[in-house]
Amino acid sequence: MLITGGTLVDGRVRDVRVTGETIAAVERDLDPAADERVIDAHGKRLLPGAIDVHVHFREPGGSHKETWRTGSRSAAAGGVTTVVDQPNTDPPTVDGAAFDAKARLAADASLVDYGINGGVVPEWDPESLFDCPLFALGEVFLADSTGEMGIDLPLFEDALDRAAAAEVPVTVHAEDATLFDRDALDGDLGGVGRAARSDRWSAFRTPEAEAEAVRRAVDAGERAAGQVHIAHTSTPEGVDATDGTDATCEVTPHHLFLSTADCDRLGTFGRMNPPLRDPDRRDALLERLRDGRIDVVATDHAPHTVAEKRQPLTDAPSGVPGVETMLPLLLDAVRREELTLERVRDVTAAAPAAIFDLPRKGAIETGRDADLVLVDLEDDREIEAAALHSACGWTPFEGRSGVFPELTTVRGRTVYERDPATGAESFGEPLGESVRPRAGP
Ligand SMILES: NC(=O)N[C@@H](CC(=O)O)C(=O)O
Ligand SMILES: [Zn+2]
Ligand SMILES: [Zn+2]
Repeated sequence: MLITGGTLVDGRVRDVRVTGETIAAVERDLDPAADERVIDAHGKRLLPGAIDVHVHFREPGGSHKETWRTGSRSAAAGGVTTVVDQPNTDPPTVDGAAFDAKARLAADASLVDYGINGGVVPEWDPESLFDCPLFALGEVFLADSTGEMGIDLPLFEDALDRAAAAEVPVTVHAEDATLFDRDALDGDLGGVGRAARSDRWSAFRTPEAEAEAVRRAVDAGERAAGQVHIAHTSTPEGVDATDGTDATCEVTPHHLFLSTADCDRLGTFGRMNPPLRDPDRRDALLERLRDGRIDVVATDHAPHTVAEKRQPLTDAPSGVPGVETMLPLLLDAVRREELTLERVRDVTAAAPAAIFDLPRKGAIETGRDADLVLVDLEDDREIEAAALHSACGWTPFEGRSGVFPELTTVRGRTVYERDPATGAESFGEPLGESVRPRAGP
């Protein structure tokens, strides 16, 4: 395949030749070979595929919410070429047998590259788990979230030591439940679904609970001399607790683009952990994303069905989908001049590849995997759940604008294509067994 005349993130206009799974050349004026498919990318942007290090694709055990097939279609249509699945499935991914079972499901169904994380609970089997090609240990839950996998500090420290010995990074859901404000859930919590008062959830799971847990995780990581990455930091206080340390952190699109100002509209559809924060904290996160204090954007794609969400505030499950709308929302922020395209590339591709040691991914360079996304920055569209591909059927970003891919390739294979004129879409086939974005033991 030859993609001609696309503009790279740094402004260079180049032809990109893909041979097999690999970027074979990035040059001016390459001549098409006789049997080569040529894609005209003039006037469009060619980006490295996004690496989303935090998704919940729900299989095994939750296939009514999402499957590897639907989740990876959603990823491909959103320009995400590698995903990392979290361990709070049913059964949880806490031993070698559960890891292998999930890896088989992914190999059979995923349209995009993937890594699989291992989880930590008192009943885990670290020996068999560390025998598997883990992407990372995590998300390790320092407080309960979906799946009730919250653990105590001694078990966390044991897990950090084992991960450090195995040279596996550890990703952390950092909240301290002892600092939650239980009074916030007393009194009138509104009705079900959109009528629920999810601002009370934000008051319940306090900013201090996050900052304290981040500090604890960073300190424990330093004692263990291990690699710690803080998942879904939702507050500037949480981000700042990683500043000047070896720990890295990620932020989600919902914490960047939504705030407690959206709680009235969203109700339980805006309930997630950690919760939405006030507009000032949201602005402070965007500032930290701009200036480099936040390393990575990852979605925490956590689909639940509309029926599950349509419950009272304390019964509805936590989590929102996001894998398909991350890059479109970030590119729309580029259009609004809130972020630079270079920064978007760095936080979605270059940085996750560097932090999680994926030398074949994260850049458009000769010899790397041909994970490519073609977008027209002039072609922004309204986000509508009906046009998205997750099985959950809704999005907290309904009505926002986004810049969606026209073409997504993973290791040279076209996994998603949309005709910009007609809107007609097509998907590729599952990539199969060989997917292993991080070397195993
Ligand atoms: N973020 C959420 O609110 N929910 C996630 C779990 C998690 O990441 O905490 C889920 O799996 O539903
Ligand atoms: Zn989490
Ligand atoms: Zn998560």
